[in-house]
Amino acid sequence: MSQFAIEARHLRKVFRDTPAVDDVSFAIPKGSVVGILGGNGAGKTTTIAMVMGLTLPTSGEVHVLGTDMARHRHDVLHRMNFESPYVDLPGRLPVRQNLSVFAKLYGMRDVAVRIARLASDLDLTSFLDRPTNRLSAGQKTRVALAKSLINDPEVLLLDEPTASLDPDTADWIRGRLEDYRRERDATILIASHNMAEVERLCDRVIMMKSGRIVDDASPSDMLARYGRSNLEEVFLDVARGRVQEAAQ
Ligand SMILES: Nc1ncnc2c1ncn2[C@@H]1O[C@H](COP(=O)(O)OP(=O)(O)OP(=O)(O)O)[C@@H](O)[C@H]1O
Repeated sequence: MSQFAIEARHLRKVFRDTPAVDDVSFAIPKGSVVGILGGNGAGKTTTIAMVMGLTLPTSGEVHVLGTDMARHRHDVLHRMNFESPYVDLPGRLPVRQNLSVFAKLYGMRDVAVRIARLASDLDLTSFLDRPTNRLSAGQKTRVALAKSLINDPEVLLLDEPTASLDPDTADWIRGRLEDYRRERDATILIASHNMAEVERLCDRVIMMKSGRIVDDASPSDMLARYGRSNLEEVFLDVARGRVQEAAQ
């Protein structure tokens, strides 16, 4: 059995004639937390969508928990989940009902207990019975996170999980993600523009630019190699094409 939770091999996705992801390979060990960084349009969301099986690669393969996502994703989808600000839950349904639909789709038992536990963990209890479209952006983000944890996933894919949260709530959510990782021994892949978030949560950082991986290392190795004190400075080096000089 593979020791890797996620393996991407020579992934490529071309939209019309634009390569959004171009020959991307990585292997993520079980129980680790990995960040994907890159500027707008670097290919982060497309990579995550291919790992989830939502977008089919033009070529290359993704294996999750040893399963080829292009051919057998239904064997493994119940063991994974994702959160993305680009996916809206049906707005007229109350939060509780939305979560209940997903819990049942995943075949969860004790749905009410599961929802109550998540509502308490993610501080949703006061608006569980409100229609989802009457929530603030930050409340919706917390509901989306609850949805992503509804099936207790072994592999969790997060696309900018704290994008619309105030600094205090974002910090608190990062704490919840750390708890989840520890309690579940989960594997988490996070696309983020928040460098402090990535430094805090991730064992490793995959840096993308124009659809390709331009660096792949632990945050501390990256800081040492670029001679920088934080990931934001490393990110700017990469984004502004100072990679070659800085990394030598
Ligand atoms: N459905 C699509 N059809 C056509 N082009 C697309 C589609 N989805 C993404 N792209 C293009 O693919 C490239 C990579 O987009 P992607 O959303 O993966 O980047 P990203 O790194 O997540 O960016 P951001 O930080 O802005 O969210 C971009 O040039 C984008 O315009």
